[in-house]
Amino acid sequence: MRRAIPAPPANGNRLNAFFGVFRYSHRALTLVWQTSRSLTLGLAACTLVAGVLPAVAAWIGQLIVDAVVAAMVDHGETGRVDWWPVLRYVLAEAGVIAVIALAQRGLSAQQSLLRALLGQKVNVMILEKAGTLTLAQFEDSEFYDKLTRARREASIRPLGLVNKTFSLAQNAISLASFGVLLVQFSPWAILILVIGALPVFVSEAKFSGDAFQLFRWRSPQTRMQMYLETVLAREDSIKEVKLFGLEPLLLDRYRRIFDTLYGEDRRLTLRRETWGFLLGLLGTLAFYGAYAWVVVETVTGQLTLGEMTMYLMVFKQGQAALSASLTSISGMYEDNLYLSNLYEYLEQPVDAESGTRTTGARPGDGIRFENVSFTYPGAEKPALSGISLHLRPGGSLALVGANGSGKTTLIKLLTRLYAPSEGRILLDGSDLRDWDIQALRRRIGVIFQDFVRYQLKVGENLGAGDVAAFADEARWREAARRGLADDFITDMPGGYHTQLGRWFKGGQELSGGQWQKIALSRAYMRESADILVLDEPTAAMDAAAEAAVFADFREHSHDKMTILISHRFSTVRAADQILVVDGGRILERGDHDSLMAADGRYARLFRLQAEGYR
Ligand SMILES: Nc1ncnc2c1ncn2[C@@H]1O[C@H](COP(=O)(O)OP(=O)(O)OP(=O)(O)O)[C@@H](O)[C@H]1O
Repeated sequence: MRRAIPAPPANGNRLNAFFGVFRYSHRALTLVWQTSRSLTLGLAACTLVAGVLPAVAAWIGQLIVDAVVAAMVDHGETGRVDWWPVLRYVLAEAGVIAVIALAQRGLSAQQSLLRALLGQKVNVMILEKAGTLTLAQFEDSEFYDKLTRARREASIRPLGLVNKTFSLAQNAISLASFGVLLVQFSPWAILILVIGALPVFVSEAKFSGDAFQLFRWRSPQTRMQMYLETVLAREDSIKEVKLFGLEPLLLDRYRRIFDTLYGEDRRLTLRRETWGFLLGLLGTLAFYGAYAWVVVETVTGQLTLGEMTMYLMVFKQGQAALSASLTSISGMYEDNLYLSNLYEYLEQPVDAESGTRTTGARPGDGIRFENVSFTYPGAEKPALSGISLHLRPGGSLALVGANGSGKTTLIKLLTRLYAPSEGRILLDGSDLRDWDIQALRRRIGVIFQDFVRYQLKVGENLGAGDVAAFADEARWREAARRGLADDFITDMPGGYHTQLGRWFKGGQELSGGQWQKIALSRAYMRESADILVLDEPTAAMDAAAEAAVFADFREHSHDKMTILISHRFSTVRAADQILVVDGGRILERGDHDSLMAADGRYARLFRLQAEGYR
């Protein structure tokens, strides 16, 4: 789909907008400085040397030609040649050129080292920021676009910006030193060169802005491309893609997105290069105008041959330096636009997430939901409405209800992945908002339906449940025994050190039920937790394993609060409190016996399942 590029801001605003984007330059420089002071200083030194020496070389060039002419005249008159006055200049120029080469090598070596360091630093900044964001932010597609853009481009842009700043400085130094030489010829010559180069610069800046706009709009399409790449080339989706024969369809969609993007790129590139060529001709014209002028002055005897050589070299190099400076500036403009995106992402406000409480106002009160409602960002209907409940230490709560009735959402609110839209949730008498988020999460052990299958060692998959014991083998074994994972883990070739998943060499894949046992064991790792939440913990397990899991669960959870979500009524019936959730509201509540006696939805569903097993 083709979108028009919006009109640039009107007149004065356009200039402001242009210079406004340079506001990130100093931040990029600070970033580079913080990354490595010695490399930044080294870059600056080499830049200075590489900037000044070309003018020195041009000046020596003049001395050589004039010395040669003088020596020729001398030779004609006396028949003798004194070599040293000529050759010393040749020697000096060779020396200067060698130093320029050294400075340029130094520049490129230091740039490549800085690129590596800076790329790492910016990526870490992006990932660290990701750690402070809320789940709601990740689910917001606009925000996700920002993250994608930041990750794709921004890690190379800060160095690009700094390199261009240094190259600009280098060229500016060269230009200033050429200027010193040129001004003796005529200040007008400088003006002619500058005016010749300006149009190219303006057009470059305009097209850089357009390119950035394109890049920004494309984020959703680029994201879809990345997603399709993942679906088409990852082991966890390829099975289904193959069986349903989805490859041609998805690949075709992938191609079509590329074609649209390519069409836009092509148009922009063609316009950019055509204008660049036409306006560049002006610069060439200016150069040859100045060239002719110098030639005329030399023929009429105003300039020596040496001076002519020098001025021509200065014109040529000056023009190259000028157009390189202008390219740097428009490149800097482009890098700044990209960096603005990085900083937009890094400065994304983080919810004042954490309170400070590490204990509640009424220890031992347990969990209370007081008239809690919640609507997902951007959703029209609330996922939960008017939920009130109380769960004391040692108590067990089960949630039952149809798909999409809001059970998992309730857990997300309890674990503070989201905050209620209305009402409040209390733990030990204090609002969850007032709790220190780490202290709160230490108290909760949870497995979600869509738990993560880490492509790490088996043991680490368990250790993930308690970072303090991430590598504690004794604790792994204990948790695995409770989660019924110990048997199959010890049978694996590397035991607890076996690599899981297929991403890495020698990785073992597990069955659905085995993975679920790993996830359950992971929840058991969290020894400090007194709130245990299991969302469909045994859906993939065989009947014997399920029975064993719940026997253990009941035995170990006397002093804990447990919340269980299950569609299997046989596992739910033992809970002290059962909530039947329907459309985000509590439809029925009570223990198994009272709900059966009430003969409502629960009783009906229970009988339905019992019949199914008969
Ligand atoms: N991240 C989300 N953003 C927007 N809406 C969501 C999100 N997650 C869930 N929902 C919606 O909220 C409602 C409740 O979903 P929830 O996951 O809590 O249901 P559930 O009772 O756990 O269902 P299931 O038994 O299928 O696991 C559903 O209508 C769902 O579409």
